Amino acid sequence: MNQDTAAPGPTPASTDAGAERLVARAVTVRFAGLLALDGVDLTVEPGSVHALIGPNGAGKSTFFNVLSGVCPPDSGTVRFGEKELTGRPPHRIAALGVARTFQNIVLTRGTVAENLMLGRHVLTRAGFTATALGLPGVAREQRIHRERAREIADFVDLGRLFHTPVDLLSYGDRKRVELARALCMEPRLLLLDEPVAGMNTAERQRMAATIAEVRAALGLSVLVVEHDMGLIMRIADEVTVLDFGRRIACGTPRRVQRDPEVIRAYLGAGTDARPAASAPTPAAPSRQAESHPPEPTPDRARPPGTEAGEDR
Ligand SMILES: Nc1ncnc2c1ncn2[C@@H]1O[C@H](COP(=O)(O)OP(=O)(O)OP(=O)(O)O)[C@@H](O)[C@H]1O
Repeated sequence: MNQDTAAPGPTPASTDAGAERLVARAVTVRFAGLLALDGVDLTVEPGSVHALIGPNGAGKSTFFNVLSGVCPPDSGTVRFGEKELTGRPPHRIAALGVARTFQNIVLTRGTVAENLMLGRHVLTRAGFTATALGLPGVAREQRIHRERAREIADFVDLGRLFHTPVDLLSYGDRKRVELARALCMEPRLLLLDEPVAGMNTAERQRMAATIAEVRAALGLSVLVVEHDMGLIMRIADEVTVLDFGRRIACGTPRRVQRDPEVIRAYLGAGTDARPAASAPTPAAPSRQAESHPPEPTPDRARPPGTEAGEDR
């Protein structure tokens, strides 16, 4: 779906939406003696969906924390378009057009509308005093933000729940509120940390469709950390694989799925005890990866595309 054929929904926040490339170079993070990220390079092309995968402890969350300003790197650089993100605090990075969702849902009490308005906060011009005094212009600005929040809620199919307290929502809908709140910041790069974790099959499929629609309608770049390889195979243009803090592969989902080093990483160092037949091979790629398998337990014994398990 391109801009012209996009379904009714939020319009891009700026005319250069999608024109910026995220470029991370040689990003290194140490925690005491542990090298959590070891010179990681990653580029997210404008308007693309890029997945970051890897076994437990590979460094995915740490990398997200670097991008969003939660964890400054020990060395390396992160640029978004012309702008240097390295070392900036989270609110500055958000203001530069980078929004993030979290692995565990982080919502405040209150309604969907109230949570989405928090996302608009980064764009609000009226200061604290003007808002507290209800000065002219503040109400108008609030109304515009509220209309936009409503539009975004409709777009991610939360319109009918706009005035519902988030406490009363299903798990899947709360994850969608998180996504909508991030969209309310009018980002040009969206960082999604395990957007379908804990969801059942129907919720996951719905979320996958929403992410695809968001990208198509808004022209956003998306970087997604996710253990659900079915989702990755369906929505990602490119995949970067980390293992023990190092980038071990990068390419199309299909290529990465067949990469011997990726298969080795998921099988673990001591693979002798494990049957190699459980790994996907170039000649016989896993069909499960294409048929949206249940969310796997992310571990080193399960290569991409060989997930098994049950819905929650
Ligand atoms: N604040 C911290 N202090 C010390 N060590 C940390 C800290 N955060 C992460 N680590 C370590 O850094 C390594 C990378 O962790 P990280 O959470 O980034 O991996 P991950 O790929 O996101 O794993 P998972 O898939 O389990 O979420 C791990 O060995 C982890 O224990």
